[in-house]
Amino acid sequence: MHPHIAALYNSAQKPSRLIIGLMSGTSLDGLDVALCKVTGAGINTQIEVLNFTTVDYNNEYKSKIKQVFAKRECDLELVTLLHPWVGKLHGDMVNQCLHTWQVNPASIDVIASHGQTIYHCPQSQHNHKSFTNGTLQIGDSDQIAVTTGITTIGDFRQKHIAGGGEGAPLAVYGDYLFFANPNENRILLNMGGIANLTFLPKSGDANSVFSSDIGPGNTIMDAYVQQHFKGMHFDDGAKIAKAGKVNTALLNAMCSNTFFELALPKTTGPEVFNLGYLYAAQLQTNTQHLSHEDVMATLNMFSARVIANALNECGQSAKECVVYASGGGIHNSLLMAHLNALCPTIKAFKNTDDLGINPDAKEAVLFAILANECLAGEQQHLNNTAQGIAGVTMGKVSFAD
Ligand SMILES: Nc1ncnc2c1ncn2[C@@H]1O[C@H](COP(=O)(O)OP(=O)(O)OP(=O)(O)O)[C@@H](O)[C@H]1O
Ligand SMILES: CC(=O)N[C@H]1[C@@H]2OC[C@@H](O2)[C@@H](O)[C@@H]1O[C@H](C)C(=O)O
Repeated sequence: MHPHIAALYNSAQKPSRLIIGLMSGTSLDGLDVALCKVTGAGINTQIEVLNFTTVDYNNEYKSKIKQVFAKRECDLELVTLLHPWVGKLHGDMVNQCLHTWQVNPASIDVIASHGQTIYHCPQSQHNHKSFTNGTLQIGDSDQIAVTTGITTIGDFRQKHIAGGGEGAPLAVYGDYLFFANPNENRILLNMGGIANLTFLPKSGDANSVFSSDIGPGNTIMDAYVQQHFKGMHFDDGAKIAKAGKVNTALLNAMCSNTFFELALPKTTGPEVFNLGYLYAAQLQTNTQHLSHEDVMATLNMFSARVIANALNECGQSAKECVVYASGGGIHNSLLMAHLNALCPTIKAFKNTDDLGINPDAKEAVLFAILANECLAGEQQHLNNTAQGIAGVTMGKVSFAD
């Protein structure tokens, strides 16, 4: 037997494993690195986040990725070069974290790497009859494995597509195993660049669980700030939006898009929700001359309204839902205040902190759970392709040499 296979076999049989979850999201702010002690598998999974950090990306990373990110046309040579370059960078970042945390790389069972999404393209978004769903993440796991010396499981989304899904949201698999509770109807809400939710009924009925992207979280707000406020990446504490006034005509124009008419579940990305989306709505409503503050106030309310609509849809179909929020959007106090005001059907808003998981680490932890299932999961717990949830084992294995 190859020693790498023997080591994996050994990891899979251990009562608990050390897994590093890596997530690089649509906001391009940094690489989330979560060192997790994962005990058990399936519905008996227990997680302890031993260390977590976000390693900020420098301007070189952001500008290189932005040249290809969510672009229908770009330099294919650059995409080809970025794939190993991002993988090597992520590997270096893991090494740096392990050094800072004084953790021996040999003690880590596997790294679970999401990579960097550069294009997401569900069938509902493209017009090619002969193609189904597609999504592309770069940051080659072979580079991470060779750079760190640690076996790396990556490229999780392709199997979901092969199994009939849209490649997202994958959060549902971890949410169901870790957050479902027989005493409470729960909605796990993540507000990163894009917002998504998982509905977990207290009945525990796997066929009633569903997950969907909702629309923009922070992505258009971030893009607007980056365009008009030099050196700023996002509207910290919603200071800009709080100084402006919502423009109702612009808000209504942004809310009328075919994406919002599609039934849940569905997926999307910055390919749809970008500055072009805002500018088209401004042109349509003759609001091109609004102040930056008014535009930001309107964008903030736009995200709140689309998220609230989806939450209320769940809240109407199940009694007394409690929302557990995560992702950078929880730090946007105006967005959170809007959500509280717009969601009469929701019993309470909490953060995943209340369930023992740092809300900023939640997505990185998710990939650690998926890698744990790939290694030690004994059966599929969810299989409902009609609800976009493919019953598949996700992840590809890369060895260190
Ligand atoms: N203090 C803050 N005030 C306002 N917004 C904030 C604050 N901190 C973070 N954010 C928002 O959160 C974003 C980052 O969120 P997060 O890291 O969850 O996104 P992501 O994982 O990259 O996206 P996705 O989940 O869509 O892939 C920032 O770009 C910013 O818009
Ligand atoms: C293609 C892609 O990278 N999608 C991300 C993105 O960021 C949020 C939302 O859009 C979600 O669908 C997904 O990530 C999370 C981790 C998921 O799959 O659950």
